[in-house]
Amino acid sequence: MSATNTGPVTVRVPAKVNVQLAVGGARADGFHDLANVFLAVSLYDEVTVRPAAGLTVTCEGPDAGQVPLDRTNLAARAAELLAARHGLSPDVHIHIAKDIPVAGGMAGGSADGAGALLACDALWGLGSSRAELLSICAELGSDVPFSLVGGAALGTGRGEQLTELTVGGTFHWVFAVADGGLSTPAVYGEFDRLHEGVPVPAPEASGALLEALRTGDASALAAALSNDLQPAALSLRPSLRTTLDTGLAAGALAALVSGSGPTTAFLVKDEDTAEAVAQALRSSATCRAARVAVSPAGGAVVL
Ligand SMILES: C[C@@](CO)(OP(=O)(O)O)[C@H](O)COP(=O)(O)OP(=O)(O)OC[C@H]1O[C@@H](n2ccc(N)nc2=O)[C@H](O)[C@@H]1O
Ligand SMILES: Nc1ncnc2c1ncn2[C@@H]1O[C@H](COP(=O)(O)OP(=O)(O)O)[C@@H](O)[C@H]1O
Repeated sequence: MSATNTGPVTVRVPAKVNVQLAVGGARADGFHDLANVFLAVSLYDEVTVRPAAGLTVTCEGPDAGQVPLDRTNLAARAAELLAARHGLSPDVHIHIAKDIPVAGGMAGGSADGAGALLACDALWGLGSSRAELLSICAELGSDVPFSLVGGAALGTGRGEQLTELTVGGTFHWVFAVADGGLSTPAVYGEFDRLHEGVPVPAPEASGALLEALRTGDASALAAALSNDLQPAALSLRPSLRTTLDTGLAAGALAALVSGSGPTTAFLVKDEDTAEAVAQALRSSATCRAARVAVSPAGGAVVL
């Protein structure tokens, strides 16, 4: 173990989009088995930790008002879990510079959990192995392991068991940020309601999608994108259909809801088209903001 750092330590962590989200039936534990193909995108939160007299959290950014600053914040929970595993007291101040939309289906909370974990590990000089960090991530939430790893990965189980994937090129995206969030459990609940009495097949990754990622072929990826939670998100937020149609009409190759939504994701062929689609979305008044990003982005990293 190396010596405790006097800090501050800052970690940058990416958002994600799910290029395939295949959802199985509800399990006895309330979760759903998934074939969840994650792609990290270049929208980032930065998590800074420094020694303090207790555990406190602050947050800055356009959505900061929607972020809990108590022990329910995933960054605070990460610090507590790591400290508990090492018999330490989580005496740390955590500051989140938030650029990832909140409750938007882009795993912003998961990003902060993974970021705080890596930052506290460095601050406290613990030198945890990747496997130890990933096991704490899985305890924090189904999406948290991917926030640590970044790049592209297939998540099975409830999404926490990762197999890293190769990506052969850069993909260009536009993200339309909706007004207000959608609750992830509510969207899974709506999925269950929509599938009542219907057999749900076991989720499987699409070979065509994995091949499109491997070759970096945006048109092939556009044809293979899928999200089984999209009908549920649209059922809870019907106005998202207009946002999807607006981006498609402006030249996107494909459009889908990002994870549980309500952020919508538009795959475009290049940077210029990304700017044009973002501009069309902004002037359409069908979303609160439109952000341009590329993938794959790297995972959590100490700056
Ligand atoms: C839908 C996805 C797609 O990547 O993310 P978002 O789009 O919300 O970011 C994930 O499955 C969300 O992962 P995450 O937000 O980490 O969920 P967790 O904290 O583990 O679980 C929150 C709740 O979501 C539901 N849940 C989550 C994962 C899963 N495989 N099955 C589920 O049914 C359960 O109701 C659970 O109580
Ligand atoms: N650090 C955090 N940043 C954002 N939200 C958080 C955080 N910690 C806990 N939350 C809670 O998690 C909920 C889901 O937020 P988020 O992870 O941004 O969305 P999603 O699960 O749709 O990707 C928020 O509504 C908030 O109550």
